[in-house]
Amino acid sequence: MTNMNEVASQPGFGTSPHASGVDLGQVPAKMTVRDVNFHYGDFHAIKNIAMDVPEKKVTAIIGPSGCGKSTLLRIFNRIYAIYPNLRASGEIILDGENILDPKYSLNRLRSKVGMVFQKPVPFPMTIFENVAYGIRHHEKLSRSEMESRVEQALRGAALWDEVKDKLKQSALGLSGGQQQRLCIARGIALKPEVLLLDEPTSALDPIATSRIEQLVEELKKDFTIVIVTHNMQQAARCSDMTAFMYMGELIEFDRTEKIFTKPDKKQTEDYITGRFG
Ligand SMILES: Nc1ncnc2c1ncn2[C@@H]1O[C@H](COP(=O)(O)OP(=O)(O)OP(=O)(O)O)[C@@H](O)[C@H]1O
Repeated sequence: MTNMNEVASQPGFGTSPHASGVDLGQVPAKMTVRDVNFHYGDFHAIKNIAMDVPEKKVTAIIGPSGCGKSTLLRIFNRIYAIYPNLRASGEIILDGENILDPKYSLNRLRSKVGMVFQKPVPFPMTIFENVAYGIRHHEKLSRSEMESRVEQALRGAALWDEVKDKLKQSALGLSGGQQQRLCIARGIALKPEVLLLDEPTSALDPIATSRIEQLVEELKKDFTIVIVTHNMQQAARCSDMTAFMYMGELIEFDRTEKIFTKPDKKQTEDYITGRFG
């Protein structure tokens, strides 16, 4: 689990202000979100959001149901682009380029920003093929390269030991927790730089949940992670930064330790102390 004191005491972490007013210090921003707005038809779901997502850290997005957490996460890899008439405005700068620019190809975006959904949905194929399928879409690998890539992804998702003897069996025979780790393996197999997790443990029991939380801690060595969660303890345990949203607005964004011990805004305090939401 994240030791928040450790994060807070890292040299430079929290010593100099960033564009969105939050101290990230020497931790560079992987994604810079500027003036992002999003409408579902006439409904203004995301309002003027600005934040810096720090590289190789875990950023949690929390807030009451309907506040826009999932919508914001989906903007980060333009999932809405599959629906007509839905459009985000503003900028999200990833490695110097605006990913909201229609000229930024979705294929390229998906290879850089992976997403894992709330309910694990393995494809109705073998465990091996579940991981290999997406890789084939993006790269041409030899059989042995593919095998080692699939193994690497399954190891990265802490699933290899449980499935290495049944790679040719259907993924539908795995437990819910194993299926979710398979979906994470599928995501990291494409070697994205940012991994988006949308309530990845909400369908899991406490043991499987704890496994995924440990995994998130491991994954941040290689990936920048943004996780939407309903579970405030989970945000406190696994994240370095926390964004609190309310009615489409970003109310407060700061180090997780600060949000949970000494938030600046009363709305944040009311939410984390359970007074509403
Ligand atoms: N496809 C859609 N069409 C119209 N409105 C939508 C659509 N999807 C979401 N909304 C609205 O946008 C707002 C934000 O929804 P979103 O799912 O992002 O919230 P959330 O914070 O993730 O909620 P939850 O915690 O309940 O999953 C809500 O008011 C919701 O009703």
